[in-house]
Amino acid sequence: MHRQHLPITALPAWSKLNDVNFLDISVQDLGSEKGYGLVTSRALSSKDVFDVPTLLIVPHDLILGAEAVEEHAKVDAHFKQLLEAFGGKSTRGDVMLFLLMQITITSHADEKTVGLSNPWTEYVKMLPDVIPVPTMWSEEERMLLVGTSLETAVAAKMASLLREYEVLREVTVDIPWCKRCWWDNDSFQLRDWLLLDAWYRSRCLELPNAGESMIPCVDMVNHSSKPNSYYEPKSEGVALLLRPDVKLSIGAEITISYGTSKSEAEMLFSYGFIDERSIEKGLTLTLEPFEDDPLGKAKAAAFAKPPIVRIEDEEGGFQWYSPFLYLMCLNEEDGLEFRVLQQTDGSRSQLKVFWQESDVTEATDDFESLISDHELKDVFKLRAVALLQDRIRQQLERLYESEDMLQSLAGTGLVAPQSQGSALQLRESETAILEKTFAVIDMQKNTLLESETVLRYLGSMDDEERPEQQESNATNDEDDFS
Ligand SMILES: C[S@@+](CC[C@H](N)C(=O)[O-])C[C@H]1O[C@@H](n2cnc3c(N)ncnc32)[C@H](O)[C@@H]1O
Repeated sequence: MHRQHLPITALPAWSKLNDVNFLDISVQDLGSEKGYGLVTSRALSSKDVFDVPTLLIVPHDLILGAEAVEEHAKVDAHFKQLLEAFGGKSTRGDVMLFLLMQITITSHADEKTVGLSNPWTEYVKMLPDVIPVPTMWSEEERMLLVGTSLETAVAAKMASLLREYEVLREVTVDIPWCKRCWWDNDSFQLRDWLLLDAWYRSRCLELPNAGESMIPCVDMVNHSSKPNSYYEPKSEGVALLLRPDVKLSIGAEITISYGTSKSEAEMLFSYGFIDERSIEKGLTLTLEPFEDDPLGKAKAAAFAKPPIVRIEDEEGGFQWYSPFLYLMCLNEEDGLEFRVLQQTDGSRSQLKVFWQESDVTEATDDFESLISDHELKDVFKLRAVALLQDRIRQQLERLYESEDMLQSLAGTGLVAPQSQGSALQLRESETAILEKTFAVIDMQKNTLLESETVLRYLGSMDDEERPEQQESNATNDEDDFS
């Protein structure tokens, strides 16, 4: 969409007009990968003071969240129509529609027949066109993520954004103003939807009592793992405050924390950069039931959460958490059973999960505890550990194998240095995490292989297999002989 733009130097006038109060700080183009940021316009200190300095106050009525969207629909008939056609699914979706309405207004400013202008209509003119999140990367840049935990996550997100865009088109193509402003001249492109998603993902904050919200001006603050400020709702609006015991010289950058528990992949996915000093080392891999598992589909359906394994760096080394892995490695002969129960009204059926004859439908994510008093628990654990080791081996192979492709893309001009830098950092970090976790799992596997239960179980399997093996050996002999 050909939306209008305003330079960031227009922000002070916009703030004055909308009662946003900047106190001893101002917005600046930092001229680096960070984009805009807030900096002090005089030295500030919160050392030995009773009241920490307030840096910014944004009135409540400017905050864009679920409630604001609902209120705006009461006064903007076009937006109401849009919300009725495609809204009501999530705060994210509704806020994105609100932002879409604003860029539509600014793209058709000469007509003045679409939407109702409000402070956000002008504010979005100052927001950047490019956000370095992978959903806005080129295809070649996304190839740099092959083998990382973001490979499937970004592909899934792209597919879901494309689906949203296509459905949005389908449900609005017959609304006259949407048809005229977006679809007749193809001015609303997938790229616009990707940008709105990236704005939301990289700029929304969590506010107590209000939930996910976008706060103009506060969304100009960059991240640091050692932040000097924080935000907090106050009676007069959302305030940005200096942290206690902080001393800043003139021109120092104001920073907040975007979260202390986000992994490098999560930071890159949501914000388009990796904080080098990130303390949270870890990653998430997806799991899929075996194709030949007759219970595979039922397991996936009964497990209410995403089937993943989470690897985290803890004090004693890397640890893994995966409730699905335990469910994944159990079979009917172990005592796992699925039953489809007919509802009393006969209309619907419900999938029920049983373990050792007990209904555990509500506890499918707790199989680690459910197996803990089973005599074969070490055997089940060994299966889980072996499965995980395979999954990690597979991921590492994909990382190693894609190195050549990476080399061929580097320096071709098809990948931006920032995307390349972030992708390389992620690859390096995840390779190290996976290699270390592989070693940890190897030790866990060896310990389990020494367990008496496991030895007895494997011994009994050998006995059962021996006649078959003898038969197959005989067949092989015959084959060789012939
Ligand atoms: C909430 S906005 C902050 C304002 C933003 N810099 C701008 O130009 O509008 C978040 C975005 O700022 C950038 N950013 C924030 N902190 C950063 C950091 N420590 N290093 C690199 N980029 C950062 C990232 O592009 C991120 O998606």
